[in-house]
Amino acid sequence: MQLLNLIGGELVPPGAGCYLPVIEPATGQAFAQVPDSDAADVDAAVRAGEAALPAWRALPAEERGRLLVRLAELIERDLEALAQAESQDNGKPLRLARTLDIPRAASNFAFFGTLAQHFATEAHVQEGVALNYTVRHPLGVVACISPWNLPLYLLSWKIAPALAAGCCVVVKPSELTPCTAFLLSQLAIEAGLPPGVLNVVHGTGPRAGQALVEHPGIRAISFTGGTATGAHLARTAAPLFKKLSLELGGKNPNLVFADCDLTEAVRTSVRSSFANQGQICLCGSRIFIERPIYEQFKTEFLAQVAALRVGDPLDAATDQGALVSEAHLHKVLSYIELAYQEGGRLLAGGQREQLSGRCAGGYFVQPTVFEGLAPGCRVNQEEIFGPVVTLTPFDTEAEALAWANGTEYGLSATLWTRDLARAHRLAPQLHAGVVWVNTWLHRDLRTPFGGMKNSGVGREGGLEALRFFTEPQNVCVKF
Ligand SMILES: NC(=O)C1=CN([C@@H]2O[C@H](COP(=O)(O)OP(=O)(O)OC[C@H]3O[C@@H](n4cnc5c(N)ncnc54)[C@H](O)[C@@H]3O)[C@@H](O)[C@H]2O)C=CC1
Ligand SMILES: O=C(O)/C=C/C=C(\O)C(=O)O
Repeated sequence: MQLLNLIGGELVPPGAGCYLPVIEPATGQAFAQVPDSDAADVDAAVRAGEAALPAWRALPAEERGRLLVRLAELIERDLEALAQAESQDNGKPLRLARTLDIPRAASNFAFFGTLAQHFATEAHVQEGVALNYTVRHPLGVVACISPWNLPLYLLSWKIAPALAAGCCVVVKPSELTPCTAFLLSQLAIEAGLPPGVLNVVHGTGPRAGQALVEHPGIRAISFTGGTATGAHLARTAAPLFKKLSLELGGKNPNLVFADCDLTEAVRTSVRSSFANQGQICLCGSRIFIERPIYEQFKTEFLAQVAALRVGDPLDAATDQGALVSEAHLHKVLSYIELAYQEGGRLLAGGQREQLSGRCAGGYFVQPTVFEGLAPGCRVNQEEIFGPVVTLTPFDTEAEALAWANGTEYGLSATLWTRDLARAHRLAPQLHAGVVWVNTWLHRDLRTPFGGMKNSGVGREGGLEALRFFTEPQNVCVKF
């Protein structure tokens, strides 16, 4: 299968005719080819966006919204094909793609398709003197750059608000997981999106991505990915005065107090540790447990981890599929090695999982749990982005808080306690853009989403996203 770019409403090959192999992580085998687009392809996409912009931004929000809702309906119609493509591309369990990734992609379009109609502007009255009112103009042609862990989920999380706000988009999906973006390109044509409103340019970060960020026609960049890449984009975009939204890495703490509902805390902590093979920026990779329940939590947690089935993503019984790439597999294995060197005691997993048959060459790692690691060690400080978590007992609230906050990241945190006064006391003290109390990955698309410190800049979600993709202009009328 040879994928194509979407430029100006047409599915087109890359101008220079170069392609990269797409590898199925569960097998290690190439199954498709993705365009290795270059600056000329990017330029064509930006120009198509510029040509489409005047009509698109002039369209009433209700009509733009109707097209986005139509796209959501087509995603729901094609849920099975999209889920299969996502699973094959990424290595995630097909069950997860069916129940999380693709439904959320549909929700993203439906949500922003309707939200744009409720996007109001502000007025400031200076009594007897003047009326100021704010107009929010779409920024223009914007770039969305998305990662491989939740490919269509995060790509749609960016392009839906951009389109709803009246911007035209050039999106560069991850070169590791391009298939659902290609299927979405076909659906965008079928939905009747005007040519050039949404453009999809496939390729690598250093080639297509860098050209997109540097392109003078791009007014804003919305990026999700690694912190190092985010820092590089910021260095590139700052002197070009481009607006930037960065959703980056995390090293999220999970604070389990002795008064919690232990059954629920254990069940959800297993999910927050290993969902999507630990490849969600919100995964709770550091679990701090109040000492009186440490042994009980550990026993119940390890029993549930032992029951997780690592296997073929297509198998309905599989809980954990393959990591996204061979390079990522080796990164994760290197952190397991480091955990031993830093004095960690292995409690579960710790090895590459060797499957047989179709998946003999796949990139599988066992769900892995360590204890005995210092909060300041590298394994507890650096983003592993894989199925590796640490357990650490704590004695006081202050100690737990200091450890939770003691990394360069600040994306999310989870508190497990029945004491709501404690939860309200701790939540504002946590350096995390998202705090969950007695739950995890509970999402309301209206809420601000993003990280503090090195986890990002700006917020996605709800009205925050519409504000990002628009430029406020104040008009002052003297009475
Ligand atoms: N916050 C998150 O959700 C994610 C975090 N990560 C973290 O980042 C680490 C590295 O993973 P990578 O695959 O290398 O992620 P990455 O951050 O390099 O890739 C994300 C996207 O950025 C693009 N990109 C890369 N370099 C670029 C450039 N110079 N200009 C424009 N676009 C560029 C990529 O092609 C991809 O579409 C992972 O091990 C993980 O720790 C990775 C993916 C998602
Ligand atoms: O639910 C969301 O909006 C986002 C979830 C996860 C990420 O952003 C990520 O893993 O990068």
